[in-house]
Amino acid sequence: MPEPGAAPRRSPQGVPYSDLPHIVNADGLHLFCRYWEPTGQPRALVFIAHGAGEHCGPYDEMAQRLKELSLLVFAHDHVGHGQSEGDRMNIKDFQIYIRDSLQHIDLMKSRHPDLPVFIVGHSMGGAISILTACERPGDFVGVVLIAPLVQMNPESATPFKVFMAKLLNHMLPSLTMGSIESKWLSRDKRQVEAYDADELNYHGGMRVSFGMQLMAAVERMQREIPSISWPFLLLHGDADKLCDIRGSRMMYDNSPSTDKKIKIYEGGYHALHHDLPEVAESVLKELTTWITEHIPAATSQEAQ
Ligand SMILES: O=C(c1ccc2nc(C3CCCCC3)oc2c1)N1CC(N2CCN(c3ncccn3)CC2)C1
Repeated sequence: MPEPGAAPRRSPQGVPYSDLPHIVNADGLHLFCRYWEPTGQPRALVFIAHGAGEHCGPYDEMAQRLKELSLLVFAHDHVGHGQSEGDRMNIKDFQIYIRDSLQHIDLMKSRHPDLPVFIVGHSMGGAISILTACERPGDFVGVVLIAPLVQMNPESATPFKVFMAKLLNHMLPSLTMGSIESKWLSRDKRQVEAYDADELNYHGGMRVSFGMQLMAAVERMQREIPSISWPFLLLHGDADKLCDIRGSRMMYDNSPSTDKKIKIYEGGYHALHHDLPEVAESVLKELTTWITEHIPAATSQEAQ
């Protein structure tokens, strides 16, 4: 409870957290939450992990589609993103994203102890999803990954550039690296304009220290992939200029999971779920169908 007479904690946009759905993470930071609750008995829980520089608001259409299938969807803005507290798009340890995700997932599981749990993640949110599922391999009935950050693009992250990034991280960790132009992230101009106009997105350059955390997460995933046995669906565009599709192919080829699917979108850019309308619709159909097919039969009978 806040100290008597203390000023209310407010979001970066100045809204008191007492007026916003939120959780307080282990470091005492307030994380803005969104919930999409079906009218009847939910059949499953779905946690959505957004990517770097964005927030969970743009996943509303996806969440609505899942809610219409009687799934209870929930998400939060990661530390330093959107309406949550924390230094903008910066983190001292990537594990914080995973710890906070598990905190929110555990909270929702405590409220719905009999429901199966899925995770959906995009880009860095895909890396969060993978490492969260690796920490609790028996807890999730499925993981959906949309253009996940799994490995660095060898053309852009050359050994020399990685060496320089590690050197700079010791000397000038707050130095910003170049950021990719949003027009290369989606072929739909309206989506790009909405992304650029969204003031809850972070539009600054990526700090070297943050890039190092992403690289550390990539290295951790390389070690984890040979032990991944949980079910997953991979969706990736082969024209992705940010998160190389070779990472998804490598995960698909090298994980021992016996229930895995990869769908490649020819010409698809990074933000597949915000790409051309026919691609975005296909992504929504693919993931809603895959999730529905992976809900254990016993649960759906309970819901009847
Ligand atoms: O999670 C990410 C993201 C951002 C920048 C990244 N840089 C790397 C490299 C850096 C060097 C080391 C290796 C990793 O990985 C990144 C991931 N993103 C990009 C965000 N998406 C959100 C949705 N987007 C969107 N939405 C609508 C219209 C246009 N774009 C595209 C950008 C999420």
